Amino acid sequence: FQMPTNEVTRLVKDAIDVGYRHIDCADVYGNQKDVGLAIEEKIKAGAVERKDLFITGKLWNTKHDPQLVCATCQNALNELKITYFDNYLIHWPTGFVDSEEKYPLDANGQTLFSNIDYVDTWRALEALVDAGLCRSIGLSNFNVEQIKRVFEVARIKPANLQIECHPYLNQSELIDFCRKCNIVVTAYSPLGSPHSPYNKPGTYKLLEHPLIVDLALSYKRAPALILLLYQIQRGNAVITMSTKREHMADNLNACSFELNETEMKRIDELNFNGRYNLMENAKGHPHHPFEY
Ligand SMILES: NC(=O)C1=CN([C@@H]2O[C@H](COP(=O)(O)OP(=O)(O)OC[C@H]3O[C@@H](n4cnc5c(N)ncnc54)[C@H](OP(=O)(O)O)[C@@H]3O)[C@@H](O)[C@H]2O)C=CC1
Ligand SMILES: O=C1CO[C@H](CO)[C@@H](O)[C@@H]1O
Repeated sequence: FQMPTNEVTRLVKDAIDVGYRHIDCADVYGNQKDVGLAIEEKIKAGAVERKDLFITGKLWNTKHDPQLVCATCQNALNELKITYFDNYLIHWPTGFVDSEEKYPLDANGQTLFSNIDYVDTWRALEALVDAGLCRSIGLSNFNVEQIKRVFEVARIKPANLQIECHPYLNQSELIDFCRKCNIVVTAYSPLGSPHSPYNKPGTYKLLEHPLIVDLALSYKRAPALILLLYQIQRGNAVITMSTKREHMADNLNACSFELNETEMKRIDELNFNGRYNLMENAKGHPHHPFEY
């Protein structure tokens, strides 16, 4: 997400070279063909085998119609030059009308919502597992009630929930719920999306918060590593991204030290329900997952 368009292939190759194996993709990022070139090159060069990679894909809001799901997933696989996803998610619970535009609009500039129920979309994802196109399936940006609805109908239970998660939005309740349901949580924007326009003046960027900086100094590590380790010690998978090879390499050192219980608690207490990813284009959608 948000990698400079003409650098995606090089950056994904760098990531594989420095040791990353989970590649988080989505139709809406618009760069799967370039990610696919990197995967193909690295496999051909013998740097990595397909089975060692964990590739996540996400179905975008305009393709929730069960009739469209299989072709959409197959198209993403073709772009990525792979034959299966390790993990495939419904990106948001909010369906839009089918369109080649990511955000189809009416004449007044309002997003055109569809009335497709994500529960029906879920059944189409189950068929992808049956067909061997996905090894596991899951959800992204769903709230507790929405996950419960999926669980009620699911023949194949969601294996994963990908959500925004960092100390300003620690997601404790949602994570506790997922633990009980055996759902692995993946934390996105773990560094607080430092380039997001939602970093408000008057609020510290997470990487610059005095507590995070103090901990970083005391452990002689970069602030980013404190934020990544915070997720790992909570038992979450964590995905970040970088356009800099040195950041990529350094971030992999997040497991080289340990935060104690008091430090974890102090980080947890930074929570104020501070979201960076509001999905404002779906404001007013009956399935919008959160209030703001
Ligand atoms: N399911 C969903 O709806 C969503 C999923 N995601 C996924 O999560 C990923 C990460 O989320 P994102 O919002 O980018 O947020 P992050 O919080 O991971 O922030 C990424 C930014 O952090 C900077 N950074 C990385 N490492 C370091 C470091 N060691 N020191 C200082 N700065 C660093 C990078 O800048 P630099 O290039 O300078 O290193 C980059 O701009 C996305 O790429 C996407 O795959 C994201 C949003 C929504
Ligand atoms: O993953 C994400 C980043 O890109 C999208 C915006 O274009 C977001 O909606 C989404 O949550």
